[in-house]
Amino acid sequence: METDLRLESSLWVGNKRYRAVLTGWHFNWTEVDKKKTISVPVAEVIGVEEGRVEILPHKSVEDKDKDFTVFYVKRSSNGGSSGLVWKVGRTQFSCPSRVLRDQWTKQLRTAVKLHSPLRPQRLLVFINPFGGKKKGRKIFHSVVAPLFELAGISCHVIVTERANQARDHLLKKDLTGFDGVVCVGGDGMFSELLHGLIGRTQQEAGLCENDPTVTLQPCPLHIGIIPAGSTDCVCYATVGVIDPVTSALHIIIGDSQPLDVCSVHHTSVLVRYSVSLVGYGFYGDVLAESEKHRWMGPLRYDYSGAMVYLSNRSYAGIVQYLPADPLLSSPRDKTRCLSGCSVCSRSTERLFPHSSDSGSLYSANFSQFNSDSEGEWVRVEGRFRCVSLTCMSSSCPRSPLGLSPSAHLADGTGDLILVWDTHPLGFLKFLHRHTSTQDQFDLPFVEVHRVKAIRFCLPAGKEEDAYEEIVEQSSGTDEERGYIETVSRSGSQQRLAEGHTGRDLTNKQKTANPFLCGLCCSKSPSVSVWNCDGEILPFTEILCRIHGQLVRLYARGIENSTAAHDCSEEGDKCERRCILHK
Ligand SMILES: CCCCCCCCCCCCC/C=C/[C@@H](O)[C@H](COP(=O)(O)O)NC(=O)CCCCC
Ligand SMILES: Nc1ncnc2c1ncn2[C@@H]1O[C@H](COP(=O)(O)OP(=O)(O)O)[C@@H](O)[C@H]1O
Ligand SMILES: [Ca+2]
Repeated sequence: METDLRLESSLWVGNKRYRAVLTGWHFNWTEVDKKKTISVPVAEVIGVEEGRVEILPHKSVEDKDKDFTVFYVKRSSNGGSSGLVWKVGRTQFSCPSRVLRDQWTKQLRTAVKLHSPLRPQRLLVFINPFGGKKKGRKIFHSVVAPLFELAGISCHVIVTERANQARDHLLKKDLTGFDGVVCVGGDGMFSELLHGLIGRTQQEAGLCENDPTVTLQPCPLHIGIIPAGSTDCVCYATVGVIDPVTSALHIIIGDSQPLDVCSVHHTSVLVRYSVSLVGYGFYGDVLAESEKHRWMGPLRYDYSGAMVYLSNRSYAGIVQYLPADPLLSSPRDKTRCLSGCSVCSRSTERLFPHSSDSGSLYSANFSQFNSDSEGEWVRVEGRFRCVSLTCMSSSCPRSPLGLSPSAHLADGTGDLILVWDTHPLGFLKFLHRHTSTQDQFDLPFVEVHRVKAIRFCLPAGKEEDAYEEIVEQSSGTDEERGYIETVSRSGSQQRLAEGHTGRDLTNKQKTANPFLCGLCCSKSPSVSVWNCDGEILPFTEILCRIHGQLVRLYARGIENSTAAHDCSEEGDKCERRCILHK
């Protein structure tokens, strides 16, 4: 197969003659009499077009019948982010004859198909026009759509008109013919796609999402994220940069990154899924406070972070956790989950032992949460500044190494971070370390555990306090108080079965609820709220379970400058063993 695709000839680029070689895996061209070779992995070719083609500022084709243009991924400096920015490289070649030109374009296109089988042809795209700085529509139409067109990808685009429209569409509408789903927005939009796709997949498989012991079916459609939100944590932690072009190129070439997902349950009913943060205390309070300042855009989190820090709160709670196998990895082993991560690769074999390749992952059915083999739960009780669970590092521009720098994207575990009550300066030190490379776990009041599941509940007596706080301090209408009463006392299961989760609370209801009202209460509240990937949960007592590699993104993990570099100049002689030459 490799030899079938081989093609070698002289080609001209401008007025210079090159020796061009297609080996199947790589397309190289070397200036004759010079050693300078440019080498592009075929899997990173974006498109091959007849003629002399430009795409910026608009697509234009000068149809010289002996010419062709190759567009490919070009890495550039990362501007301070943890990953590499991808740009579009373009080279226009001239052939001695039209026959040779047609041979080159045909062979290159065949090689591309063969070496990147997951490239999408048809995508369903949801744009949140109100996410982040409200630039989603512009980003998609001016930056992403021209690249998709170049790559021959057709899109059905839906600009959302309400929250949860994308989720509902994925749950109910016909998805035949789509290879993947893309969101243009932030973590909240990603979360809609996550819920829609996971829910749809389980419905079709006849599985009950409410049961935390059930092994859920991995989703067959890939998710792409074009970052246009406030935190953009899922994009940052899986790509390493917040850059719409980089993300669009990962989608185009059909990259595939599995991702762990945490299911959050209350009284045996599924409340939500999370990938980045299930956080009680500080992060819950910041979110509740930030809801009142949405008009500030992404800055609302910085403002609210400062306000909540100044309010100096801690909360009583009981945390139970199910430790993961300490022999596999540790949250303090100082490693980072990068593109091609060996811990995640080994986890694929462990999580899906019957699949010989990733193509058959989806037929695997393996229980990681079996009561006989789950191990011993550990219980701790006390006052916490925050309790956080994350399935991945949760790095983001605010915190370039993230909540848990050594967490893995796809190892089937999450990291539980317990920050015990401490003096304000100690907690500030902890928070500040998130913004640098200093170890935030190397503090006497911080613990981190790699886990498969956790439970959280309030100490005896506190549940009643919480309920009293809701009813007494609510400034909402009778109807809103009724809602809170129903959810807090006994109606949770029924409410959830009807599809009511935290997301369905209006802002008015959130502010009416002192659980959620952040700083507006005269008395410091004795309970906080859970922040679940940017959504407030209407329950305090929860059980979380990590589902290994439940979804796949169009991404490949973080390529950092030491693991990968743009070595197109160095051909196969790269001594740094970068990802291009593995
Ligand atoms: C006072 C200095 C504080 C510095 C602390 C920095 C720590 C930052 C860690 C951020 C972890 C982010 C985890 C991701 C959460 C998102 O899902 C969620 C929703 O995002 P979006 O949909 O884009 O609005 N974002 C947050 O909950 C923001 C947390 C910010 C906390 C300061
Ligand atoms: N058209 C819309 N109107 C109002 N809310 C929307 C709309 N589309 C999506 N949403 C909701 O907006 C929330 C925030 O969106 P997101 O794209 O994550 O932006 P940000 O990162 O700024 O929070 C999401 O939870 C999503 O459900
Ligand atoms: Ca993980």
